[in-house]
Amino acid sequence: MSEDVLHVAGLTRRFGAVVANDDISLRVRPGEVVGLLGHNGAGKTTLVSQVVGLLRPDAGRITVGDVDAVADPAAARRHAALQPQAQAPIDGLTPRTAIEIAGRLRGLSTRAARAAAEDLAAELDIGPWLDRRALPDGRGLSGGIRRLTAFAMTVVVPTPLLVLDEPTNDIDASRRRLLWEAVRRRGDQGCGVLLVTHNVTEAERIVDELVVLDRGRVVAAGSPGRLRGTQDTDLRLELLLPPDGAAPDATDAPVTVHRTVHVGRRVLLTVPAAEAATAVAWATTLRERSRIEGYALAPATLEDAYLALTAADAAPSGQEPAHV
Ligand SMILES: Nc1ncnc2c1ncn2[C@@H]1O[C@H](COP(=O)(O)OP(=O)(O)OP(=O)(O)O)[C@@H](O)[C@H]1O
Repeated sequence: MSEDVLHVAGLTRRFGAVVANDDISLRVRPGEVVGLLGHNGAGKTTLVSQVVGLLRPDAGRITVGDVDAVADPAAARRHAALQPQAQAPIDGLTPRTAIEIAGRLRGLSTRAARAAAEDLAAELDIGPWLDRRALPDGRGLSGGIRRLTAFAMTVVVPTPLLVLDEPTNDIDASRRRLLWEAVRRRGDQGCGVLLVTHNVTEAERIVDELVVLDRGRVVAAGSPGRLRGTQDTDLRLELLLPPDGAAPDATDAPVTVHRTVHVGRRVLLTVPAAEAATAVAWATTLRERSRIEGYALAPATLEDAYLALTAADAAPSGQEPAHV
């Protein structure tokens, strides 16, 4: 009996010359939320499509519970639920009907499906939209409510493995918080969760483990604390360069710089909190000399480490601290 709810080993998938997944290995244990991070095109959806049997690997093994998911994808799917990245096709239905149908298809009685829809609507705060019909062309229900409905349809019956591909897309900040809590709760109830997301900052609070993909390969894996690779007392000094301005040389900085990441016009320096005053004085001088347009000092986050790992094609992401 495997203790993993999902075990992926040496997974490789090509599309012509593109190696979308290159020898990927990862595991998800019961009760664990594993975040899968990576830039656009890193190979995340290719990976989850193979886990749920929508795509066949060129090489490697996928085990869901005790089932060989490559040899028997239908059996593996009975242990797993997937919320795909694409919006669920619910035009013509209300969220209540869509969730109840999903429950009935997964074996719930009419009464149990009805109760589950009510419970999930309360958990995700979508009660006011529960009986509003989704219309074609995105009318009737917003993208966020559609996305939350799709999540509810996915979790309406607990499964050992839950695979969520960008579940927070389109969702406003307050309901996003409810969704993150709902994902964490599924883990705490014993479900193994594989969570694809771009939202490093928010995901950090609820995941147990992270796997970072870059160009099809695993470039880092471990707990958020381990991947952050910094002390809790470290700070991020963010410098905003003028257009076409050159980055100040961090080796000339009067502070200890643990890590430097360039993201567009932003330079992110990880510095010890004990040197905060020196860091601010240096940044103020740089601004007075017009070497930078502004700066911000904030606690170091996982996003800094993530950007460092995937810096070559990094783009600004997450919440931007206010510049002073
Ligand atoms: N059906 C396909 N045919 C050809 N190439 C594909 C196909 N699906 C994916 N790819 C390519 O494989 C690579 C990985 O794509 P994938 O969709 O898995 O990335 P992703 O990390 O999920 O990206 P995103 O965050 O944008 O959803 C990309 O280069 C993509 O263009």
